[in-house]
Amino acid sequence: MNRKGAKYAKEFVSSMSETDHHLYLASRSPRRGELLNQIGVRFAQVAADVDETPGPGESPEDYVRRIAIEKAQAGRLGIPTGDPRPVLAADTAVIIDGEILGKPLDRPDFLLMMARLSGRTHQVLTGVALAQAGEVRYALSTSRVRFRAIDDRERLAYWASGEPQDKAGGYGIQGLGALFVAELQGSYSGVMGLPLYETGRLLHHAGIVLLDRDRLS
Ligand SMILES: Cc1cn([C@H]2C[C@H](O)[C@@H](COP(=O)(O)OP(=O)(O)OP(=O)(O)O)O2)c(=O)[nH]c1=O
Repeated sequence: MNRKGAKYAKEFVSSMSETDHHLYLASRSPRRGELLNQIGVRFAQVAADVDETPGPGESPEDYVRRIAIEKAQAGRLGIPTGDPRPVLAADTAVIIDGEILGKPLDRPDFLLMMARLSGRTHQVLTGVALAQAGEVRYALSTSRVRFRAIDDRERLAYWASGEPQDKAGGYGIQGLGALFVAELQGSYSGVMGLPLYETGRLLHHAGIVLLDRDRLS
């Protein structure tokens, strides 16, 4: 993270009210926050801006691992000194023909992405990292998504909806993009940006209890 990013992260967290949160979420993604809410995790959001350019010859698995860990480590720079709570971060990439598709740069880039995904099966990888006291735990979620054929009019209309712009692969399974998903093998939450099973396991290993037997009567 650059210095501007670190300064932003500090301001971002200090502007939040002091609550009894379990962890820090190093993400600007509203989806990741919604998914954490779903499993009852209390969190404070911190920014984690990292350069998301894939390295030359870097495999998709290595790429999501590296970026998720870099985001978690960058997020640690933004939390109050001495705060022992862990920092969670994730990175999602769509993979087709072994190639990493990030967020579309512009409309032509998006139209090419959709043409590649149309009528075919692609992979969605989401890496999750939890950084705490100099130690980083990591988990990977891999899903396969089969799209039906998508014609030119639909691609243009989908772009105009505003949904694809900030999403890896240019679609959102949780939105209009669901209309394209003929089949999913894997993790719905993983495709959406934060695999909840893997996240729950990481939190469990870090001692964060989400389902407390003593509270059930
Ligand atoms: C494939 C797919 C991706 N996405 C989103 C999840 C991620 O937010 C985004 C992938 O970009 P990421 O770089 O993983 O995340 P981000 O930049 O949005 O957020 P941050 O780094 O601050 O955590 O694409 C969906 O919302 N639905 C989908 O179906």
